[in-house]
Amino acid sequence: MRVSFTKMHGLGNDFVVLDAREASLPDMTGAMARALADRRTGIGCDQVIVLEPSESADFRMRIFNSDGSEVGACGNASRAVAILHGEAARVETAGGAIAVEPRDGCAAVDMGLPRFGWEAIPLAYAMDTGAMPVGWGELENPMAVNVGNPHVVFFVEDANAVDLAALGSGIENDPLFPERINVNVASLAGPDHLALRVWERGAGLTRACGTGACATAVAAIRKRLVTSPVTISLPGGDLVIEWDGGGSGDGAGPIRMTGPASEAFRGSFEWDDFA
Ligand SMILES: N[C@H](CCC[C@H](N)C(=O)O)C(=O)O
Repeated sequence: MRVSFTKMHGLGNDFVVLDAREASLPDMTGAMARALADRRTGIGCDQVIVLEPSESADFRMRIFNSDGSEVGACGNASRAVAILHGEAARVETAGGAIAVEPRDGCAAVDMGLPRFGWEAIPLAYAMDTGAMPVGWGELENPMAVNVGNPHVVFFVEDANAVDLAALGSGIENDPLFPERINVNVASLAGPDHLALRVWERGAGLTRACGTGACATAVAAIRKRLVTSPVTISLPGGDLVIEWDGGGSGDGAGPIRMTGPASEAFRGSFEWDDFA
């Protein structure tokens, strides 16, 4: 079976997008997503995205990391899919419903409400997710936020000085995180402006992480380091995150992310070559 795909990216975080909304496709498996994502023997991407019909929204977006794990949210892909879809839409994801709105060359996404409870992250045991008494090497006392997927956020003096390539996997796979975790390292870059680098669960270091930018902005607002709107500068470029939640309870307001996304090229492959 010959299958078409669209290669897209948001600030260099790249995706292979399969559209199964009109013509159904065989079910995507983790092993197949891993094979498609392989940059040596496959098409190559950080995440494989599958669009499907939905009973509860305009369509459903399934997200597979390059290690094959299926997860609940992907901010950069949400913007890419908004541009591919071409008009505002509500999208069902495993991490909750989101709303996307394309604009010329960029998109705005309502990512829903952040959650802060230790069971919502989830953590393996009770802990104050606002100031976690844990550390890994030079990284310590993080915050944790769930924005449809789980994130831990470390605030440091200089995010670019941290050896995240060496530390990321150990934190991602620590037993404290039963569903693993996305690892964010951020530092102040100016008023209401943070520099951010992300080790992604199931994908490693990426050029950008939309949900990481959301989680980091929310944590920094809670910590009163910045006020909304927050500019997040990732290696691949900038995102603007708005959140008026500020409270101590689960985020009073939805998180709104705005930034670019684009189509790189289109192609096709034989399904059986990767299944
Ligand atoms: N690695 C993430 C999924 C992709 C998130 C990132 N690509 C984004 O733009 O939000 C996870 O396992 O939750």
